[in-house]
Amino acid sequence: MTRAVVFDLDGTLIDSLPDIAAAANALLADHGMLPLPQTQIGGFVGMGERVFLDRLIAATALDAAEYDALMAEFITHYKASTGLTTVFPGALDAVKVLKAEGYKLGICTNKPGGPLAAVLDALDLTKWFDVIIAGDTLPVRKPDPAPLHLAFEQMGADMGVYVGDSDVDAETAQRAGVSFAFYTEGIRTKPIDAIPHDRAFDRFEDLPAICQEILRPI
Ligand SMILES: O=C(O)COP(=O)(O)O
Ligand SMILES: [Mg+2]
Repeated sequence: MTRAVVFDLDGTLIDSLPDIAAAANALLADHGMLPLPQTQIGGFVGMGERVFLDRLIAATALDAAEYDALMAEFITHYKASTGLTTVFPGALDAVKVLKAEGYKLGICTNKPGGPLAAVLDALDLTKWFDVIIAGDTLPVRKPDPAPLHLAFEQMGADMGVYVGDSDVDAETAQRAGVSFAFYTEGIRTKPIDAIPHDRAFDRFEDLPAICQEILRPI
């Protein structure tokens, strides 16, 4: 029996919105524009970098005709923006407890591979995970269930839980047929009750017990 817990990254394991906002605002500054507030930028996160940039362009005077150049500039800023990111309180301890309890551990995020590697390196997190699936690992991304399926498959898991902070994560878990543990302190733009979940939590200390309770066959 192989049990596995897969985590979303932004807003779940790491409090990365300050760096995502800094990267977006650096792009705006390059183009002579004023910064947007962090909470507004939080509303752009969750579906990967293309949807993020589409939403940023729609909210500003950035020129959609320069899309590819804007994306390249944004990714350059994004890779360099790691200094403001922290691991959420108790998250690393929960990871260690789960590992000690024999769970395989994975990450399945919509963050693109470049910025993903940069932030995991900066926080020394890579070593804790058996598998890491980025937003651009496959041609499709969350809420398509394929990346989450791949994470569990690569770990040979037959029992699993997905841990995330958004409606995109909830939909991904549902479509993949795995339990969903919902961290309510992340980059959430909807009320807790509007996001389907098996269990919600706001303290990572509670996660190992929740995983044990809601773990079910994949
Ligand atoms: O990059 C995003 O859009 C969101 O990243 P996440 O899937 O780790 O929350
Ligand atoms: Mg997230």
